[in-house]
Amino acid sequence: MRSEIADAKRVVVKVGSSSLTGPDGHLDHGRVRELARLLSALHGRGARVVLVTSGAIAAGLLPLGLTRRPRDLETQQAAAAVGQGLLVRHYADAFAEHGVTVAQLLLTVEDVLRPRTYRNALNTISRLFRLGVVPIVNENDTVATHEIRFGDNDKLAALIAHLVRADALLLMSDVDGLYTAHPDTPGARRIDRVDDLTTLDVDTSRVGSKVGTGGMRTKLQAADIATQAGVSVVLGHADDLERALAGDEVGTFFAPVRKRRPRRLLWLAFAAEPRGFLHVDAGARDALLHGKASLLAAGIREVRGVFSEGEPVEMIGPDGHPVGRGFVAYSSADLEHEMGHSSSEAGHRHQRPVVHRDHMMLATD
Ligand SMILES: Nc1ncnc2c1ncn2[C@@H]1O[C@H](COP(=O)(O)OP(=O)(O)O)[C@@H](O)[C@H]1O
Ligand SMILES: N[C@@H](CCC(=O)OP(=O)(O)O)C(=O)O
Repeated sequence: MRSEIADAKRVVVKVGSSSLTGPDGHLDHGRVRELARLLSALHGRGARVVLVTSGAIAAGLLPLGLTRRPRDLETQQAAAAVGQGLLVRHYADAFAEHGVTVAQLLLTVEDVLRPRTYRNALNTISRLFRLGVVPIVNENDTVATHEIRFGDNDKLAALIAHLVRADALLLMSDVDGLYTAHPDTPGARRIDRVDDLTTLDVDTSRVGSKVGTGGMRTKLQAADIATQAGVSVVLGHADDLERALAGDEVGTFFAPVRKRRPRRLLWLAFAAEPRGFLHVDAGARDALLHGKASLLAAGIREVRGVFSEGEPVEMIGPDGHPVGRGFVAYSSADLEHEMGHSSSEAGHRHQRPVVHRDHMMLATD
C-alpha cells in the first residue's frame, strides 16, 4: 500500500495519447469518460486535481480525414488545433455527468519557465482550485513545436506538479510501468520501485507507441523533476489508474528524494534556460560549493551571453563543469563594467553580490 498516493491531497494525472486512443489511432471516448469518472470521484473526496492530457492531435485526425498521425510538424499542429477543442468538449461533457466543471489551460513549456507567466499560471490554477474546478492542461501545440517533436507533456506535467506543490504525479501510459528495456525485448523485466534515478540502468532508446511521442525517456525526465521537487510518482497503465490512486502497488513507484524547496529555485534548477554563463575561478567555486557564499564580481573570469538583471544564469567552474545556477543581480553590460573593479575601490565598496546565495541552486544542493 502506497500511502503517499492514497493520502495525496494534490494530485496531477498525466495521460498520454497512447492511452486515449483506440487501435485506429482515433480518440476513444470510453477512455475519456472513464478518466472523468475516476478524477471526479477523487475531486469529490476533496483532493485538488489537475489533469494534463495529450490527445489533441489524435482527436483532430477524424475531422481532417486522416487515418494516421501526420509526420510533418505543420499538419500535426493543424490537427492539434482542430482536435483540442473537441478533446476538451468531450472532457467537459464527461466531467459534467458527475457535476464537475473543468477549465482548459494551454501552456507552452516556456510559459512555465518564465517567472511572470509561471506566476500567472499558478494564480489561475489556485483560483480554479478554490472555485472547485478541475484544470485540464495540454501544451499549446500551435506554438510549442518542440513539444510535438519531443513529447514534453511528461515534462510539462512534472513542472505543473511542482508548480502546484502536488503530493503525487501519476504518469499514465499504455505500458504497465518502467521496464529494464522495451517491453518487447526478451528478458525485459518490470521495475516496481525506484529510489534513486541516478543509479537506474534501463534501456529507453526505443521510442514507444505509434501515437505517443517521447517514450520512456521523457517519462524518466519527468520523474526526475518531480521526485526532486518532493513529489511521489507512479508510472503505470491507464487501465490501472483507479488502483494507482487507491495506493495499490501497480506500475513503477518513484520515491521523492528531496524535501520541498522554494518554487523559484526548483524552477531555476529544472526548468530555466540560462540566459548567460559566468565562468568563475577556483576560489569562487570553492566558496560557493563549500562556503555557502554569494558570488562576487571579483571571482568571475568571463561573462557570456546577454542578460538583464534578475534573469537566470549558469555558473561554470574553471574545469568547465557547471557549479550551479542563479538569478543574476546585474545585467551583462553592468557586470562587464563591475568586473574590472575590486569591491575595496571607492565607488565599488557597496558592490552587491552578483548572485546572492539565497538566489542560487548549486549542483551539490
Ligand atoms: N524501458 C522501457 N520500459 C517501458 N516502456 C518502454 C521502455 N522503452 C520504451 N518503451 C515504450 O514507451 C511507450 C510509452 O511511451 P509513449 O508512447 O510516449 O506513451 P504516452 O503516449 O503515454 O506518453 C511504451 O508503450 C513502450 O513501448
Ligand atoms: N500535445 C499533443 C501531443 C503530445 C504527445 O503525443 O504526447 P504523449 O502522448 O504524452 O507522448 C497532443 O495533445 O496531441
